[in-house]
Amino acid sequence: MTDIKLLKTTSRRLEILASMNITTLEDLIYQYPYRYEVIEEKYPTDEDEHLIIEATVISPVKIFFKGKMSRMSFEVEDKYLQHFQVSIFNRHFLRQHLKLGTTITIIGKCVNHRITASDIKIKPLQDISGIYPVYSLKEGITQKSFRQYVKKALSLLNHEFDDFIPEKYRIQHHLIRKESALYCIHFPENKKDVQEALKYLKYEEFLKFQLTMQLMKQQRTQEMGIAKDFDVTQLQSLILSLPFALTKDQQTAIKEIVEDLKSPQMMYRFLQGDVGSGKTVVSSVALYANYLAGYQGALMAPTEILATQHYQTLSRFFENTDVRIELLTGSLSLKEKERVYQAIQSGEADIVVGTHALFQKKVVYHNLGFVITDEQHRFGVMQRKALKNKGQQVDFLIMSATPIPRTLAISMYGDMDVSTIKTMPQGRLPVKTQYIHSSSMKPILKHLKSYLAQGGQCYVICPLVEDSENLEAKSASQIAKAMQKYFQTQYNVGLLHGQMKEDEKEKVMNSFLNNTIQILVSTTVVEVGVDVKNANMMVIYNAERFGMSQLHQLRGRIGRGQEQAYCYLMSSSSSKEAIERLKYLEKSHDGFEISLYDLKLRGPGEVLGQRQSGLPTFLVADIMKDFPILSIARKDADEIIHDYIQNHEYQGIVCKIQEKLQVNNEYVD
Ligand SMILES: Nc1ncnc2c1ncn2[C@@H]1O[C@H](COP(=O)(O)OP(=O)(O)OP(=O)(O)O)[C@@H](O)[C@H]1O
Repeated sequence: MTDIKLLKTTSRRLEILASMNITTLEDLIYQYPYRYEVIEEKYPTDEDEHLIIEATVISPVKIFFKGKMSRMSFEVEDKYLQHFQVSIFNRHFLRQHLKLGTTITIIGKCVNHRITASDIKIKPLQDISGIYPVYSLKEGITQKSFRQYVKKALSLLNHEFDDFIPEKYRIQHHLIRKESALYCIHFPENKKDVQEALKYLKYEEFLKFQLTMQLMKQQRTQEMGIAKDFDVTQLQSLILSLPFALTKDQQTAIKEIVEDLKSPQMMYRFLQGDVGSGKTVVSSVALYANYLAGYQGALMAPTEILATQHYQTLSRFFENTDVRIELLTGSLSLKEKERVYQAIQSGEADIVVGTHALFQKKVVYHNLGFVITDEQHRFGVMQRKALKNKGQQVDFLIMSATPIPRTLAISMYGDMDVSTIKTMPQGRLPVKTQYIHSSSMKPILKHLKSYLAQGGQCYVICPLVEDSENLEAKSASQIAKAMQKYFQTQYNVGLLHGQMKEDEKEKVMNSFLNNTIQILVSTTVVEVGVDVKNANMMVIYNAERFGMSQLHQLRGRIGRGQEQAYCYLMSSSSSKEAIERLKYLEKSHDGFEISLYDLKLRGPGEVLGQRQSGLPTFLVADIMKDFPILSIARKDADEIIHDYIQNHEYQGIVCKIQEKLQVNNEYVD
């Protein structure tokens, strides 16, 4: 790493750079432009009013002032002898240069031969045409000075950039050299240069990522776990005692997990399934197998509500067995906590369900053998590791209800094995979903009343807790008040949001569960996991504010039994795209399809919570858009690792990745 002071710029500027996390010359070079401005002749088309043209001034300039504001106007003629009336605001200082006969370049918008210019350059187009990088910068550093810094950094580093990509693959994929790629990304002469640079850099990023994933997987398969020994017939009899038959996908997932538990290698499996597809049942069976083998199991959930619910589900599930279950959450009393810690340490507790509290220092396990985390994207990698490290050679299962296409799953969680539950339990009716253009409950009221009269319960979801002047979104507390006023004593309305204390939340949730509350107005805290079978209606306010996968998760709270469920997506947005998204949910009930649509729209970072999940953030590549490159990089990484093991080739790059892995023990680039 080379000290940025070599740039010889002011300390103020160095401070600004440091606040952008740029402290070395290398950091500077890896700060890529986020877009390019192309200056080349452009005449407006039917679809696009933008224009960049060269023209000659043919009339005197008129200026109008209004306070400090000014508007300048004059006439020009272009090379096709066309005349345009040009207006530009607040550039009166240019007047002296706009003499009759001067050739200028105009950038702006044009309608009916009237141009509103955003910029005027007193130069012929030829002198300024080109492609200019635009960086995301902080105040105090201009685009121009940043470009100069990058240029200086490139020359100070003496253009010594080793190609990470092996020569064989560089040639095979017709890639330029790294040095050229870096130069072209910052100083392209044309669009092709940018394309070539991106092609190199994206492939390089993906190749590093795939090599890391595969080396991690390799390391892991060498790490010996515990081959757990248990009686499968006991497992089967528990499955047979369930009130329903398992779906085919549930059976397959269980089979895969059981094989992992029995194998001497450590399990590192990702179980994904649509909301309500029955993942909890699968995890319960898996926990039972681990128990039968004589080990403790832990199930970690992202919220207390969910942990409590899992605890209740498991308690019912294991009702007729000897399994002893404990719940550990932050809101337990000190005395209770002490008792649970003791039970965990002594081995009295066979299964512990809880939140982050499960991996605090104080919690010492007797013989932890299996860890399951639910809704993996809400836990950071470090948190997962902390829990895993609580035992030796612990098997590890991650469950997620935001399913993603298998190919993408394999590429993103390349170091994990993936089980997928696609089929829904029999007899499930898709939730009847309807988009309603409204900001109030009025159009739904009739249905709501008749539904409540039949004894049903309803969720009302809002994006915010309290009213905010800036946002129009309906707030949960305001709506709860209004609904209680409307229904008077006929029905009880409850309020649930993230800012409430855990015990308050639990109280409200329990009242909803036992039907003391009929209408639960809530923010998205109910998004994951809660299971109230009698609630089969949901109204979502300002639905356009939620992501599609999130809306799908939310409506997954209803229709979990045999009854027909109804979900209303309310929105007063007039955005065409927003309406299209909501209408898509009327048609599609498949979490995989929806997440794919959502991934394409918003990218994996937004949908899956990239930052929290420890998924890699790529500088230039985009997992969705550049998926074909990712697939090729995956295949190449396979080959490289194979040749490394068999023929001791590619030692250089494999060592580089291994070094990084030792430092971070996770993929971080
Ligand atoms: N094979 C099955 N047949 C019928 N009902 C089932 C089956 N498997 C699970 N269920 C029931 O379906 C409901 C949803 O199951 P479960 O809670 O396991 O789903 P999940 O995938 O964990 O859901 P979520 O993603 O919402 O947490 C539960 O009430 C469960 O008892």
